Amino acid sequence: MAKIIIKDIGKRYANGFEALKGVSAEIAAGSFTVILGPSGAGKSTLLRTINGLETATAGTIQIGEQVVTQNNLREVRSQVGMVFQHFNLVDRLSVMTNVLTGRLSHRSWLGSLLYLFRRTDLDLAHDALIRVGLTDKAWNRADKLSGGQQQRVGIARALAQQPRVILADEPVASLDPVASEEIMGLLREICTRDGITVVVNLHQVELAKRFADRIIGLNDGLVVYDGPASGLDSATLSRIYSRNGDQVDEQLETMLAYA
Ligand SMILES: Nc1ncnc2c1ncn2[C@@H]1O[C@H](COP(=O)(O)OP(=O)(O)OP(=O)(O)O)[C@@H](O)[C@H]1O
Repeated sequence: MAKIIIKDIGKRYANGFEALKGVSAEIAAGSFTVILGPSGAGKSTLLRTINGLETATAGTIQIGEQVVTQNNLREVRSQVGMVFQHFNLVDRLSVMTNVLTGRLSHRSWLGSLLYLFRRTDLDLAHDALIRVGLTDKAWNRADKLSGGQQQRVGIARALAQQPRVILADEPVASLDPVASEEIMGLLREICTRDGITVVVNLHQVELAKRFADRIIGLNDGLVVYDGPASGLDSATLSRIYSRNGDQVDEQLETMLAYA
């Protein structure tokens, strides 16, 4: 369990584009936060900055008591599990081996290079597969599983890492509604039961409302809403999803009609 302190984060990419323009938020330890915002708002950039996959050009990130720097990236990443939209599994490897890769950040560089795992790693991977309900698929090739099952493997890999934080970047964007619901439920259960701080980027307002303790709305690299899911009324959604200032596009009109 760890709090995350995001302080005045700015990110300018090498081509000069400013994706984040001073984002601040304190995320409580053990909470479930959803980041909403239109395409290009900076959601992925923010998530990737939290665990140092992107280097912020301004501001600081603190996870637990530790400020993230170039010097402690390996240690930070060992505490932060990542879950991705396209799962990022090694297709030709078994489910179990994919989950075991979650242990690599805890092994020496030589151990990582040779995929040397200890008995405790195998036990943790097995426990993680029990949590996501996939023990019967442990020795199947990862690419033979359905999308929902592959995302469960992604979550098991994050769990095997014994993280204090899980960051999920659009974890249900490639899944059907039923699998999406299951994956969100699983992430929520992990947050509640294990006290792991969970931050999820989403495009589905309905899922955000149902599962999140707190919503951070990003638009054009700035926080435009920070509050409970119950505060997501149509005025707030318009603010989060407005394009070019206050213009609301057709896609948003449709979304608001169903939110
Ligand atoms: N490596 C990069 N170089 C330059 N610009 C980038 C780079 N990565 C992202 N961007 C730009 O930064 C902005 C924010 O991108 P980001 O992926 O964080 O948005 P997002 O809110 O996650 O969008 P989506 O919902 O479509 O995934 C976009 O305009 C994007 O084109």
